[in-house]
Amino acid sequence: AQSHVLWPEIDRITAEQLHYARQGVGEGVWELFAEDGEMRMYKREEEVNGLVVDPLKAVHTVKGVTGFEMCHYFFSPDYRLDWETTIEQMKVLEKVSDDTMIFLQIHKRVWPASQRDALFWSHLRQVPDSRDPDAQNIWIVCNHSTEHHSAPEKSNGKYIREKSNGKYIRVFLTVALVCQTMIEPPKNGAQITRDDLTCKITYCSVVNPGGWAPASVLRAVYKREYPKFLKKFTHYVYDQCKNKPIRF
Ligand SMILES: O=S(=O)(CCO)c1ccc(-c2ccc(C3CCCC3)c([C@H]3C[C@H]3c3ccccn3)c2)cc1
Repeated sequence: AQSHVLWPEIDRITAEQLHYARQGVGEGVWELFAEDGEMRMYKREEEVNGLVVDPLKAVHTVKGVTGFEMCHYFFSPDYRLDWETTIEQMKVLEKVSDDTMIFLQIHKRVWPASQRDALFWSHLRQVPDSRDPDAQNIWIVCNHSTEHHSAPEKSNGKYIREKSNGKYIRVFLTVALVCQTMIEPPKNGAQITRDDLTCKITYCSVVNPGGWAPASVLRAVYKREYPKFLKKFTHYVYDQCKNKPIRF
């Protein structure tokens, strides 16, 4: 992917998102708005030009899977429709490399707002941990809005296009899923099993709705959809992996 025109941006945004994901939620600005078992979901209330763009940060711990497995199922287009319940259609516009793709997703309509689509590059990468050089166990998937010749977003200078070629307001998003594998080595030197694995997840998301939608509606949708999404996704990955050999 190093040769692709997007590579400098992919490299920069992915590094920025890794740093951002690692910042704690301790500092007072984050508001805890959902808890479910090990999952803690935080948000900040922010508006850009009157549009709700509340940044979200979720932390979660899932036993029995590796960080690679969690990121693999999040990145791969083959499984997305199994766990993403808010999209109607998904298309890979370009396969930049084995670890980088460009997606176009049409999201289900959130009444009374107009229907949205999302066009973004998605990049999967293993991250050497600067603090712990032999921790080869951190993986990240970063999704960030981009343009693409095959899905122009503009016509008459606005973000609205005619229904014929998909009249959707285009959201602008930056998302990062950072997963670290923790291994509790078995006492008796036995082989590692899934019972010895824990995956520590940080999920960060900023979605700009791209066009007006009532703040109260968006905040209610985010409050409902994000916990549901992360719970469904992590359970899906556990179920997909539980009877398969471990992939680090
Ligand atoms: O993590 S990902 O990269 C996974 C790949 O799909 C991701 C997650 C979320 C979105 C997204 C896009 C649009 C909306 C809204 C904005 C106005 C109307 C639709 C929302 C709001 C609805 C909330 C939501 C939260 C979580 C999951 C889905 N829906 C979320 C896009 C990508």
